[in-house]
Amino acid sequence: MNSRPLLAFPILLVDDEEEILFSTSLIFRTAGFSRVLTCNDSRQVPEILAKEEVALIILDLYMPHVSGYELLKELAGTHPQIPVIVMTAANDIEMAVDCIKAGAFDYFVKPVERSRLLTGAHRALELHQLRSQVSSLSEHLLTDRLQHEEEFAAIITRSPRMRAVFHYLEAVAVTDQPLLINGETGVGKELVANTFHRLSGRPGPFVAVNAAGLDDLMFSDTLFGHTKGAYTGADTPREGLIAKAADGTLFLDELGDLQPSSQLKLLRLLQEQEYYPLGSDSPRRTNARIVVATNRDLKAMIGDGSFRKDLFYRLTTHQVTIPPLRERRDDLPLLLDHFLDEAAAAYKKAKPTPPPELCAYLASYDFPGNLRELRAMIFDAMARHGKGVLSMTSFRAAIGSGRTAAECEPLAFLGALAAETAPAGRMPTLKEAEELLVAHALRLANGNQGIAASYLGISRQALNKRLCRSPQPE
Ligand SMILES: Nc1ncnc2c1ncn2[C@@H]1O[C@H](COP(=O)(O)OP(=O)(O)OP(=O)(O)O)[C@@H](O)[C@H]1O
Repeated sequence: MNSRPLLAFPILLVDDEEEILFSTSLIFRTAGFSRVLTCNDSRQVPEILAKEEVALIILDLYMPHVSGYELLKELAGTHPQIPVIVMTAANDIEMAVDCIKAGAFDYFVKPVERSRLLTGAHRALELHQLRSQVSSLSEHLLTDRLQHEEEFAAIITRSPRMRAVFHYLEAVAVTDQPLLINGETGVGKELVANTFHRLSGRPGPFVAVNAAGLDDLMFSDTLFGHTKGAYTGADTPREGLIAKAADGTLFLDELGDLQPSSQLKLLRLLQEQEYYPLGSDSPRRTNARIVVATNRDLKAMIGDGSFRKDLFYRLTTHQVTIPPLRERRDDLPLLLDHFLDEAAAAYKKAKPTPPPELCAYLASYDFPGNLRELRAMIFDAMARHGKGVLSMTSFRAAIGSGRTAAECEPLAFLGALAAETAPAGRMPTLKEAEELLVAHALRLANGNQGIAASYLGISRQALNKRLCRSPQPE
């Protein structure tokens, strides 16, 4: 059974005999390769390659006009990245050696056994994928230029860490391997998955499914579909989402919530590209690319036995981690502007000017709900907005209630002062405590006095006077 993924780019069969083209094409199609091109005139090959990005060529040797050997030598110069498998009726060792020297990936004598042909093709395709990744990664490393900058337009960022993620996504998008996207809730995993799908150039759709709360039956039914009468209530047959994602991408969110039995089904799908609709004994094949996402620590889940180790390793060939918003606070001004645009359009209001202290105020907060939380805050503020400058009120209300107990708890930082004063047999003075409270508020506000004043419940001028009066402790 084959455990390797299939490729989105087509295979090209070149042979002057129509019958061979038909039977070879059938072998590939029934093995799940949805895109197989055929050509019975070797002179047309350069034209086909100019129009289509081909992943593999199966080439007959003895053809009229341009022989397979001549074409092979030409391709080694013009398209060195495409592996070529020579398939010929002549069992001629010398010719086989010449072909390999000229750049052929393999040499088969007709008739070729189905499994040998498929194994050879899969090996050649892996080589093609590796070559693409290596050339893509080395270009990225050397230039920092993205080939498809426009595909990333929806992901607003200027973070170097996000930029590194973009480079990686571009480099691995051409392969058929699954992708695992790690990241806290609301960091933009689905947005990244969608971008990745577009980068892959797959002609099929992007189909998203959330695994949270799906028991094994619902998971199988949603993904694999069912036959008529598969269970009580299954009155008509239904296609699963994996069938809808043909030639495209299936995005499975909240992977960490999958039940053990569903994990096993996903593993089989990844290994064999096969699945069984509920109630059916015959397997179906899929060529959908699988992208999964999780906000859970899968390694810890393997440790406590709730996640399969073999599935984890199958999924981690390609993986990225999207950093939380608190680790890329420099993105806040861009995101504020972007979400204000979105909210203004959604509420059909003019885009307001944000108050000058808003960005610094947002930067003082950790955003456990990440970009989704920020977006919701901005939408809420816009819903309440009338005219003029956007009000700080709804941000203060949302962030005030979202701060962690440790941030708000005055005793936590007064502890250090108590440790100094208690051994001396006295309690801290009001002035000492006040100075510490002011310093703590300033730290939380990243030094912004307007924000620190709002934490302390005094005006900016009052805080400023206090700061001018007394030097602040470290
Ligand atoms: N860099 C970004 N630029 C613009 N919008 C973003 C960005 N990242 C996320 N968003 C927006 O934030 C919201 C949350 O993003 P998304 O649903 O992709 O997060 P997620 O990580 O998949 O969340 P969950 O873990 O809950 O599934 C969406 O509205 C998305 O469009």
